[in-house]
Amino acid sequence: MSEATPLYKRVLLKASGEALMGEQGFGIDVTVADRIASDIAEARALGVEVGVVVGGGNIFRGVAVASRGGDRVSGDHMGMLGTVINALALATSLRKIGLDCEVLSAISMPEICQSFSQRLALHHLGRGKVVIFAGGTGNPFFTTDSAAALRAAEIGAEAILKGTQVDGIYSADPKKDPHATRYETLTHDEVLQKGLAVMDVAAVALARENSIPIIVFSIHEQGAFARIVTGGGRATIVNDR
Ligand SMILES: Nc1ncnc2c1ncn2[C@@H]1O[C@H](COP(=O)(O)OP(=O)(O)OP(=O)(O)O)[C@@H](O)[C@H]1O
Ligand SMILES: O=c1ccn([C@@H]2O[C@H](COP(=O)(O)O)[C@@H](O)[C@H]2O)c(=O)[nH]1
Repeated sequence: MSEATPLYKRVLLKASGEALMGEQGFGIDVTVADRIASDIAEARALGVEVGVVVGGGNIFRGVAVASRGGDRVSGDHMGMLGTVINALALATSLRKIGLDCEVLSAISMPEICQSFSQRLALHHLGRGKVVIFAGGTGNPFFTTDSAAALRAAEIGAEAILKGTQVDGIYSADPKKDPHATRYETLTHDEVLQKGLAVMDVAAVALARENSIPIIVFSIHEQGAFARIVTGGGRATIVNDR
């Protein structure tokens, strides 16, 4: 575990849903959820307050329905419900290692978890709980990247840490283009102007409007989250300053 001083008091981790499936091809590999939980625990041990948005790519994406002629809105509802499943899995992994956490959902389901409100989120974060934001933004036609930017702005997070399948932002999708080159730093405008599709446009624009840096790193690298909150690690930093 890093002994360094954290750069941030409060951050928003966007955890890849797709990463949660591990080698399985679908669903949740508990060992991956446990590993992400232990990475979050490292950051908490440094005193950093952590909000988390989990994606749903391991379960369902609404565009998959729309691309087969189905109803996009129903598809997006299914996708958002998938993010709730992932949030509950991550909460289970966090509690297993003794971390206090709450799941707050954008879609009310009081028998399962609390409903999101900014006030409740701030209350839990201020008491040292990890807050997992489930259900995306609660609206179709959005993604969990947009939910991450939205919740980051609402909780006053000093940075969005996007833990994804790749170790930064490249000149093109590195999974498709072996010649793609990695950036160390970019501005929000550069990400948008160059059409770098690691995060959707709405999310990057919202982060830009609220002056929130975005740090893209590989969620597969154990301990990377704590390294990044202390200013180290391999990542691309998107910041306008
Ligand atoms: N310019 C780029 N630089 C880096 N990655 C890129 C770029 N363009 C496209 N990508 C792809 O974007 C992916 C991240 O997108 P996305 O947010 O959909 O995935 P995710 O983090 O697995 O999220 P989830 O499963 O939670 O939806 C990367 O894994 C990468 O393959
Ligand atoms: O605000 C939101 C967030 C998500 N969705 C739907 O959920 C899936 C999964 O989210 P990812 O960001 O792709 O991991 C997404 O494809 C949408 O279908 C949503 O509708 N609104």
